[in-house]
Amino acid sequence: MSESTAGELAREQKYVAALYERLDVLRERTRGQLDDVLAQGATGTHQNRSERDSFAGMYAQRLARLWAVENSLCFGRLDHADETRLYIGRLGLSDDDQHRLLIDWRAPVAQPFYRATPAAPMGVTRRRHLHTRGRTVTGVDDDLLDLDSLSEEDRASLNGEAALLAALDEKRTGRMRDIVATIQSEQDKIIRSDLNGVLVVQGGPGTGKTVVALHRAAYLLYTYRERLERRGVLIIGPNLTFLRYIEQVLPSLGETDVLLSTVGELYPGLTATRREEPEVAVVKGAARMAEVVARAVRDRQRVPGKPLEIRLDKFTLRLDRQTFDAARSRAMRSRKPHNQARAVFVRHLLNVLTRQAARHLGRGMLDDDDFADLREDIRTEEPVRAALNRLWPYLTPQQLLIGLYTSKERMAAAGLSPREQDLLLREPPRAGESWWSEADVPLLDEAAELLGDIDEGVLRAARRAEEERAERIAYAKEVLELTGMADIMDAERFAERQQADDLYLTTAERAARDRTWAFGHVIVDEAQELSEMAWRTVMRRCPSRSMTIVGDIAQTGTAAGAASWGRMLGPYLQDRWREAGLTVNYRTPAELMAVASQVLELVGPDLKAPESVRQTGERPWALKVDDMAGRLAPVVREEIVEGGRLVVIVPARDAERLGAVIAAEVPGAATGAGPATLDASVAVLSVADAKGLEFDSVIVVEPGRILTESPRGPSDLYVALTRATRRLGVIHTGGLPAVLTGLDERAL
Ligand SMILES: Nc1ncnc2c1ncn2[C@@H]1O[C@H](COP(=O)(O)OP(=O)(O)OP(=O)(O)O)[C@@H](O)[C@H]1O
Repeated sequence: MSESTAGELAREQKYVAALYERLDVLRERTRGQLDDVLAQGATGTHQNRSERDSFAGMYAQRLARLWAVENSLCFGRLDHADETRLYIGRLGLSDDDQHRLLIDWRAPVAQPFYRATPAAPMGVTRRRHLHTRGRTVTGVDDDLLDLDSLSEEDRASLNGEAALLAALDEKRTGRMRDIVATIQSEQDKIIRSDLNGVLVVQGGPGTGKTVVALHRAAYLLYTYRERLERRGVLIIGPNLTFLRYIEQVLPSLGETDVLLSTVGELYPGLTATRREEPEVAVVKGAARMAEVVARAVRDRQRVPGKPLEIRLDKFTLRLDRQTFDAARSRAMRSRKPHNQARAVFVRHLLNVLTRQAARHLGRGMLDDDDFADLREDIRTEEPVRAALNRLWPYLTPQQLLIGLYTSKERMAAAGLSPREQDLLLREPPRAGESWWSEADVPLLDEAAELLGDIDEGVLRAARRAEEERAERIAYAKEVLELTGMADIMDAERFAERQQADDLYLTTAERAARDRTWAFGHVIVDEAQELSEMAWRTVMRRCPSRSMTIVGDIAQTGTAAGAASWGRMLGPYLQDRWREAGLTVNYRTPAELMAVASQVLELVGPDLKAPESVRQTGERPWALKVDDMAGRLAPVVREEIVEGGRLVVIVPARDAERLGAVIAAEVPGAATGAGPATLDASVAVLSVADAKGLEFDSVIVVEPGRILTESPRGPSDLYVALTRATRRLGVIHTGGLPAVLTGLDERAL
């Protein structure tokens, strides 16, 4: 290290140490404020109490943010032509006199850190990247933007992409890391794009779509904090392993109140974990299923073609076709959802039945009160109740779909073809069985919209809750009188306070429990995989249509997924969406991308692979074996990366068999989707489960089978070949597909 570099490091160390000191002071101060608020205890008016809660929440969140930024608190410095200097970091810090010590990376003045170039320096002469380990500064890299003002020494140390390349070269840990220190200009434009409207980010593998989407969430929460904290931000990812892979990025940026979810988790209270055949998912994912569900609901409102007799003890009541039709059309005219419209239908029939009963009882003219009493008597007669329930049953979305899938007759009435009926037909659920698949969730959501919330379960629960509330109020009254506090707080408020748990829920937690929650912003990752029906569900969660949609049409694996953004989004947005592209591949080295690009041509001749930012000198290899089950494990053991991670990507149909072989013979191997896979040094995954993830080294098994085993085979193989940050090999028994014949054949 030269003397001047050592001097620079020492100066930066002094500055960074002062920042950490300030951070410690703020942590201590905030901790003190939180303790003070909590120590006030549960006294005072309701208003005092709710103020106290909101202060406590605010201090707790601030404290969490102050703790989250410990690692690389400060990572950059901007020197300006007017000789001012700004340090850039994970959050903003000022001293007690309000002098700015550190600028939050999301603040407008920090933007040149990501955007300035020698051609457009934005008033910046030098951009410095600071590398730290713990609280120690270990190095600096400078980009000198004002080339005229450079000293000879500066010119010699010009080192544009050092920080980025160092970040990309690091071994993978199984968890995605934030990239605040090295965001690139085309990514920054997307991150800081306006909150309003729908932004589609199309980009090839490894271009940073996921990581950019996450930084955008952090940026939006910082810039529009008030609006988004109330309504929340929802991030939708393709599967639970992927969500686990990305879940640490936002907390490391100091943002914790974001809901991460798969489409399968969007229906509260249900876990959709059953895997099903792709053909079934295709039927369930098609837009026309919205009409099928609507017809299934109407089918449950069908009235009999012939009169119905209801025998009571003393006489028999009779409902004829005309009455049914009149009741039904009134219910339809109310335009209410099924469960609410039921009340209209039932009221009409009950009025008719009550008039008949009055005649039977010889009570011609009844006043309103008597009529109401008699109607109530009729309503509670068991045969009447049973008849009304048959005619227009209360239905939950689950009941509707179970009723549909278990009856070919109902499916036919709802408009499904015989082939579709065969695909969808199921036995009713058995206790403890996980019956629902991810593709069912949008259908349940659709049904929930059409049925409305009121069903018997909800009513029962509501009645129970009301009774409990009345009991709590009675108890609270007693307590208040005993303690002499009755005059400062009323019993209802006191009772509510007993239930204060809900007050401590974050926005994300509240939103997760509420199917009808409207989010302030929704981010959809791997968006190409969503079916038409899934989009209906997602759009319902975001009536304001403030969304970021990221994906790659070339990587679509599910047959129900998107072939074009316009076709998928058109029904909701027409052409009111803007598109941004990402063009540089930060993950896959050029040697590997050269192979993947050949496969991309099979996906679509006009598609263009992203440009790799680096080369490693390691060429991908191919190995032919006679006996896959016998040879695979030794090859895998040889490829294990010291301290790094390896994935073996297998055809979906062989996943279980080959997974078992590797799990038995390779120490530390984990098979199948799940969090364990992320932590293992060797993972065995199908393409669908590896989507969105990355590994130091990748072995693709039987690429020929991957290519042919699904209609989206070329996309699947393209995804598999682009998961590696360093090494790639393929292992096969038969011949290699023509597109891979350029690989270096390795000998055993
Ligand atoms: N500016 C950057 N600085 C450092 N690393 C970056 C940068 N941009 C992207 N990366 C890294 O590149 C890798 C790929 O990013 P990411 O997973 O977001 O890409 P993607 O476009 O979502 O890929 P895919 O479509 O294959 O899922 C990640 O390791 C990410 O951290």
